[in-house]
Amino acid sequence: MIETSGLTRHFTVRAETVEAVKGLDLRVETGELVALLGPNGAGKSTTLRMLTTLLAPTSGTARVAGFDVRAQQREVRSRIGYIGQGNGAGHTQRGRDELVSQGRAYGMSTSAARARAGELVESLDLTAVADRVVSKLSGGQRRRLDIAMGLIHAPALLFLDEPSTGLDPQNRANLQDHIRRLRADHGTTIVLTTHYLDEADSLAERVIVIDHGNVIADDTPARLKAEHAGDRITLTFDNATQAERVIGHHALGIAEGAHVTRSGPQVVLEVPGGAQIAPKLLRALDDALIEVVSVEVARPTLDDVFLTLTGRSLREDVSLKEKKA
Ligand SMILES: Nc1ncnc2c1ncn2[C@@H]1O[C@H](COP(=O)(O)OP(=O)(O)OP(=O)(O)O)[C@@H](O)[C@H]1O
Repeated sequence: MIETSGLTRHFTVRAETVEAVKGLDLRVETGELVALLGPNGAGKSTTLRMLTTLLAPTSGTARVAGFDVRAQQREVRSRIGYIGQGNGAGHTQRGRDELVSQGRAYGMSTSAARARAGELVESLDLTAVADRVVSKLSGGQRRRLDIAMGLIHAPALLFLDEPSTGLDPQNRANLQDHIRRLRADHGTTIVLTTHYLDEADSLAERVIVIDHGNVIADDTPARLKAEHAGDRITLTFDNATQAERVIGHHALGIAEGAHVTRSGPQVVLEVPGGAQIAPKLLRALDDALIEVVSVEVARPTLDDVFLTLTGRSLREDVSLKEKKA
């Protein structure tokens, strides 16, 4: 459905070159639900804008739905839906009329556009609000209307740029359900960008991690976590001296191959199979008469994966962005 080779986009800002996307080689198969995950400025939107023909690549090639994004823009556009970061829907028309106008813009007859709008209004839970003026809709309703606009011509491939940014948790969960259903009911191929780690984890079956314009990992969330981040066992002791003593103790040998660090009175072991190792570890420490105040086992998150790969936390980058916004 998507195939890129060496896809690259530079921008020139005050005589300086910004390499927004650097030589992207990507394949997305029909029916996949893929998330592009990365911090602010990683190149996610630029990638989407090239794949949707809104921005010309500086070099490299991309074929989308079988057509070249540079030479066959019209063919690509008629086969895809794109929902950008801004609000696509206008403000003065009623939601249903917006949908019909959009369908007409894609060359549909008025009756076909009306029928399709009716289906989408129902499947995206907009029945109660479709006849209100768009400017009166809530953020979540408007986002769902945006999605309906992107789907009016029944595209086989849908691009969503940060679909849930700015929504409250309940609306976000609701939207995610709609996205899942789209895939399940219509087999729509979906490519979305997000900087919400939990969203990428729970929604996408494949996560492509992008940083500084490069793909740094590409796999299922489960495999990314298994490969790049272990479980984390945090042992808390009475004081830092005690914790320091434990670091060199042979009792930790139970957690073979663990990456061990200390922070104050805590010792953190990063190791696969943490839930199974933790009870054995506690027994070994008990046998050595070392008292543990508390223990916690945490499964890795995609943030741990990002941290392992880049040395930075995606969460920090995102909270910075949210603070600025
Ligand atoms: N029109 C433009 N002119 C100049 N620089 C740009 C332009 N668009 C994007 N960039 C730069 O390209 C880089 C990648 O930006 P892009 O918007 O693709 O990142 P992103 O991963 O989508 O980030 P965000 O999560 O903030 O949307 C950034 O350094 C950005 O400043």
